[in-house]
Amino acid sequence: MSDGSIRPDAESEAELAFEGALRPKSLAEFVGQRKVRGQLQLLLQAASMQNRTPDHILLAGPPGLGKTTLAMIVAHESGRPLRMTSGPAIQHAGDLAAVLSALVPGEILFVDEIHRMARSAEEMLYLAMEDFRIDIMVGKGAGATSIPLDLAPFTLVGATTRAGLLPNPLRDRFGFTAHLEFYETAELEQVLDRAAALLDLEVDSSALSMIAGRSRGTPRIANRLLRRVRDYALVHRTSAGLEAVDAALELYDVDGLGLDRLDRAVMQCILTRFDGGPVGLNTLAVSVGEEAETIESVVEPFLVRTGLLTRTPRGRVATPSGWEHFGLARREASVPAALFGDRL
Ligand SMILES: Nc1ncnc2c1ncn2[C@@H]1O[C@H](COP(=O)(O)OP(=O)(O)OP(=O)(O)O)[C@@H](O)[C@H]1O
Ligand SMILES: [Mg+2]
Repeated sequence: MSDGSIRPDAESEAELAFEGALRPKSLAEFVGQRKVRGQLQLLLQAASMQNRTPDHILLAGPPGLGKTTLAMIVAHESGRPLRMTSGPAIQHAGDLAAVLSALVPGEILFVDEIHRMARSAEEMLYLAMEDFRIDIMVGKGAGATSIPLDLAPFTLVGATTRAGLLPNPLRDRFGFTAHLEFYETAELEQVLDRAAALLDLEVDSSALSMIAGRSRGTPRIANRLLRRVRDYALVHRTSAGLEAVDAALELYDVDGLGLDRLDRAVMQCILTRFDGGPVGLNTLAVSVGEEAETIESVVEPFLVRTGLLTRTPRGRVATPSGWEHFGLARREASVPAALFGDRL
């Protein structure tokens, strides 16, 4: 989506360099996610005391909450080399075999978007994770044989925005799954404070809180908004204060709760076209012209956490706060007469 929105997936080189510069390098620098930090710390320390590779780790959660950052921190904190690949790059078992057989002992293998790996590769990964061994198929048909190949012990760190899509046997082979949560405003203030210092930016603290409160609970968005505010202040020769924040957020279509264009499109569709719901995921996706996966893994979690939307077995339903946020009067649920048969 490179539509000029603040949503965190337009990965231009400048954006990547910017993200790289702001990435915390150690668990101590990593803001928030206290529980996950404690869990990782214990896991890494135990492995180091026993001089073995840490258990495999699965990092799950919406985009921009720190999965890649944590994978790098795991490598850094355990003093091990890191090799990075991603699900979409592994389209055949052979692609995975090539990566696995090149690992050096103790290496951390980071597989981003692990839910998008080919099925055949998933099956190879089960054995690799469990026994540090793979079977390589040679030849076809009746003459095909499998040659076992021992691997160097490694730690797999998988990241996914869709933990639910991983097959159970794969999920079960991770020693630990970290579920990353959206950040509290106070935590995002810390993220921004650190980023402003690293970027050598003078931003007053009320402006930082305002950015934090409107960053969709997501550090990547907070950092990105900070940059837009810096641009605004630069171009308009003002200080990076409340006024600059307000103007920059307005320019980039971020509303008072931090909802962006797509969040609002989804809510408005549910409210106005479907009378507040319930509406099914696919219908919703088609109506707003977006992929169901994006709605489910990016938009919905935030709307649910903000209390504007609930998920029911029959579909997505707007909450009273949802109606209120969009300034709409809630209509009485219209019950199809057919449901009541001849009693009506
Ligand atoms: N806990 C944190 N403290 C400070 N900065 C953070 C934290 N989490 C994330 N960030 C910042 O947010 C940016 C995005 O984080 P990261 O790339 O790790 O997200 P991700 O979960 O891997 O997203 P995606 O699913 O899109 O790959 C990083 O550049 C980093 O600077
Ligand atoms: Mg990432």
